[in-house]
Formats: sequence, C-alpha cells, structure tokens
Amino acid sequence: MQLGVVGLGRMGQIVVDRVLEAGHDVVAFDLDAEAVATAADAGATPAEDLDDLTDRLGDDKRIWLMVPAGEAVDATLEELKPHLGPEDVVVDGGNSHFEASVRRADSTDAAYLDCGTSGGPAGAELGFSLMIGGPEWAYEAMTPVFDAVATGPDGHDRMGESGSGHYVKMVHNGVEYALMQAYGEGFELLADGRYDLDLESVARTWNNGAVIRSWLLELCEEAFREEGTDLGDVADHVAGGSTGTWTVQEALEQEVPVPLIYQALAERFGSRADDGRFSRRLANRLRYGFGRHEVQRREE
Ligand SMILES: NC(=O)C1=CN([C@@H]2O[C@H](COP(=O)(O)OP(=O)(O)OC[C@H]3O[C@@H](n4cnc5c(N)ncnc54)[C@H](O)[C@@H]3O)[C@@H](O)[C@H]2O)C=CC1
Ligand SMILES: O=C(CO)[C@H](O)[C@H](O)COP(=O)(O)O
Repeated sequence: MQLGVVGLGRMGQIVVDRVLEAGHDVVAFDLDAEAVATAADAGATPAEDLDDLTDRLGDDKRIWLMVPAGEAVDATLEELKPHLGPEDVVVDGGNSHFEASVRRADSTDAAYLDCGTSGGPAGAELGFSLMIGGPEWAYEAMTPVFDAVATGPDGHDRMGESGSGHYVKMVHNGVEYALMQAYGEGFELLADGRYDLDLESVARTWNNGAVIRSWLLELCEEAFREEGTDLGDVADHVAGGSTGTWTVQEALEQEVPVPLIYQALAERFGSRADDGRFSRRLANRLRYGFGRHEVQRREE
C-alpha cells in the first residue's frame, strides 16, 4: 500500500517509520525541509509540496495528516481538496476537535477519518492506540496502515460515525489529566509527608503488582530517576490544556459531572500564574481582615 504523510514532526515521523517497516510505501511532506529529509533518509519518497504529493499517490489516494490541530489541518485539507475524489481517504491523526472533524468530513469529497492517537513519541516502539471515526469502508481500506501504526490489530478500532474518534480521544485526554493529577497529589504528600522517602523506589514498587500501576506511573518512576526524588529544577508550570478544556466544555453541555478532570485542568491553569495565585493572596489578606492573623508578605 502507498501512504501520503503530511506533517513529519514527533508523531508524523513515527507514522512514517512504522508504515515503512510494515513494508508499505510512503510519500512524505512537511513545511520543514529538514523533516522531509529525515523521512527520506528513513526510506520515504520526499514530496516538494502537496500537489507533488498527490501526483505521486496516483488513484485511490490514502493520506495521513499529522500536523498541529487547528489552522494547519484546514490549510492542508483546502489544498488537498481539488485533488480528492470519493475513492480517496484522508486520516487526521492529530488532536483535532471532534466538531471540526465533522465539519471537515462534510466539506470534502474524500472519505475523512478522524483518528485519535494515543501513545505519544515515547510509545513509538510499542505502537499507538488509535480511536477512529468515519465511514466503515474507509476504515477497512486503511486497516493495513492502522495495523502498522497501532500496537497491532487490537490497537485500533472504529468508534463509530464521523467525529467519534476525536471525541473518544478528547475524553481520553481528560482522563489523562485526572490521572496525572492523582499521581501528582499522592507523590506530593509522600514528598512532604512524615517519612524520608525515595520516590523512585516508591514508584518502582507500585509499578510491580500494585493496583495503581500504569504507564503514567512508569513515567513517574523515570522522572524521579532522571530528575531526582525532589524533581530538581523542574518548574511548577504545566502547559497544554486544549483537549482538557474541550472535555470539560462537553461535560457541561451534556450535564455530566467530571469534577476530577475539571480540577486537574484548573490546577494546570493555576500553575501558570507568574505572580502567584491572586485568590490565595486575597485569602492570605482576608485572614488578617477577620482574624488578625499575620499577613505573609512576598519577598522583595
Ligand atoms: N506529541 C504527542 O504526544 C501527541 C501529539 N498528538 C497530536 O499529533 C499532532 C502532531 O503533533 P506532533 O507531532 O507532536 O507535533 P510537532 O510539532 O512535533 O510536528 C508537527 C509537524 O507538522 C508540520 N506542519 C505544520 N503545519 C504544516 C502544514 N500546514 N503542512 C505541512 N506540515 C506542517 C511542522 O513543520 C512539524 O514538522 C497534533 O495534533 C498533536 O496534538 C497526538 C497524540 C500525542
Ligand atoms: O494527546 C496527547 C497525549 O495523549 C498529547 O501529548 C497532548 O499534547 C496532551 O495534551 P496537553 O498538551 O493538553 O497536555
């Protein structure tokens, strides 16, 4: 099979490598010429632009988009559209909003598959978990590629109609936020609690048979091993947040309570206050207001 891959960053290069390794052909394009050269070194055919990519794919085009969610997906699809017909398939493997995916699917003649991708660059060796929405025939047509990119046949499935793949991935990320928060709170208590603990040892012990073992916990173990039990100079600042925000927005719309996911998202936002949290500063001052408790002042 021949696959066009657009977007050759951390995730796209893995798609290229795994698809090539499974014996398929890849035509690769990225705005960044260096990324195209890396894919070519791996065995992909480099494309100069999207016209060149579609020309090289011939009939029954199969194209995987792995560009940043948002404008880059729209821009790429707009350029591809004149080259696409009903027998072609486009997969968006990025973290797009599910409603944007439904809109994009409606706007193109090609079959459009929204594919939530989990595993991250660190999961490359194992393969990814793929949650796919869109027409069944297109899912079937892409199965050899999904088998290659995922951990295997059990690492991917069609969730349902258009949008459902990215919907499931959005909720997955909400769960990811909450799990990270739960591990974070547990380790914070252990770090600041009454025993002098080696947190790498705790994580390793938990990872071997404990109820709460998981890949995220293995990553906690790795973090303590590489950064130290006090996390060294790792800052109190968590970036990201779009997929968690979408999860909370959707939960509000559906009137489904997701307090843990919301709390994890709120903690992220809170971590970004450069000048300390205003609400905590006000609480500090109010305790003086009603109780004459000493106000803690910032150091100059
Ligand atoms: N990094 C991760 O852990 C995961 C990322 N994702 C999603 O996968 C998608 C890609 O993520 P990464 O590979 O991490 O990003 P990245 O920033 O490493 O790579 C994006 C690549 O797309 C290229 N690009 C940007 N606009 C383009 C355009 N219009 N045409 C062609 N190429 C273009 C960039 O030059 C870059 O090489 C995103 O939607 C991300 O949310 C999904 C699961 C995990
Ligand atoms: O999808 C992912 C993991 O599953 C990506 O790593 C994503 O970037 C995580 O979301 P955020 O950037 O909001 O932390």
